[in-house]
Amino acid sequence: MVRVSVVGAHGRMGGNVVKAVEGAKDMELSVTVDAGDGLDAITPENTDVAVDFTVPSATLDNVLSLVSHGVSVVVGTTGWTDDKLDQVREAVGKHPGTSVFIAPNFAISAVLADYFSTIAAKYFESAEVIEMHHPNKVDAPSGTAIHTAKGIAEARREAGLGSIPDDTKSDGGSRGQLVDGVHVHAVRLRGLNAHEEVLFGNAGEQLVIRADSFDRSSFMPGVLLAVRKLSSGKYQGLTVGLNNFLDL
Ligand SMILES: NC(=O)c1ccc[n+]([C@@H]2O[C@H](COP(=O)([O-])OP(=O)(O)OC[C@H]3O[C@@H](n4cnc5c(N)ncnc54)[C@H](O)[C@@H]3O)[C@@H](O)[C@H]2O)c1
Ligand SMILES: O=C(O)C1=N[C@H](C(=O)O)CCC1
Repeated sequence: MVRVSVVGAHGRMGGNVVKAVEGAKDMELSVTVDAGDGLDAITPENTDVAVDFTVPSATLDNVLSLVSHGVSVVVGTTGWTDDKLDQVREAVGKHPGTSVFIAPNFAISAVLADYFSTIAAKYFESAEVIEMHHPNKVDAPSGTAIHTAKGIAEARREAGLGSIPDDTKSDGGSRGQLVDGVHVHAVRLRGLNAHEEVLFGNAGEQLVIRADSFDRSSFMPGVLLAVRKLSSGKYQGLTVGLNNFLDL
């Protein structure tokens, strides 16, 4: 049995992870913590893998603390920058046997949309990302949209494409956030859960790649897959993105 502890267990995602782990035949729920509890109760003696779904401002410290105590971590919380990822790489390097997996999105539809976008990117002159989420989300743009935009930008660079055409001279903020040269727009709307549209354009044509997570159950198979992969001990160090565990 894989022993799993959950950090952020009272949250929307953490609560779903608790239920998913309880429902998995090969896993048992060990420790659950939320804000104010501290992480001391989670140890290598009771936990094979901890799962963190907290807030962007807390997740780095959580991961560094768990790794320093010898606990491997699956992370779904957003807010990761290159600098923060480097800090995690350094920490796991100092604690052999620990591993960390971070994914901006665990839903297969979103992972495939992200992947297909990197394939489409080099064929189009224009690309923009629109993410749409529930209004309780604390960060914008979404971690997924940032990842998608960066993937598009990298594919464009590799293909030798220049910057995306845009003659806008003044926008008052309406053109969204530029992520690596790609405009990203964030919508917050009651009734939505997690949705992303990637728009690609050429003269006279458009391709739209869209992923919809209507319910948080969509993330659970990916979370359990990541827990199983890390508990196998085959993935040392830091791995970013569920695409690494899929045959893409
Ligand atoms: N990777 C994915 O597939 C995916 C899917 C959905 C949400 N998310 C991300 O997961 C994160 C959580 O989303 P949510 O909707 O569950 O948020 P939420 O606000 O419902 O839950 C966050 C929980 O973390 C707790 N928390 C805050 N600080 C903590 C700390 N230091 N230690 C322990 N617990 C702490 C809060 O009390 C709360 O219960 C966000 O960053 C969100 O963007 C990722
Ligand atoms: O509901 C959220 O919050 C989500 N956050 C992730 C992100 O920011 O990309 C994944 C989708 C849901």
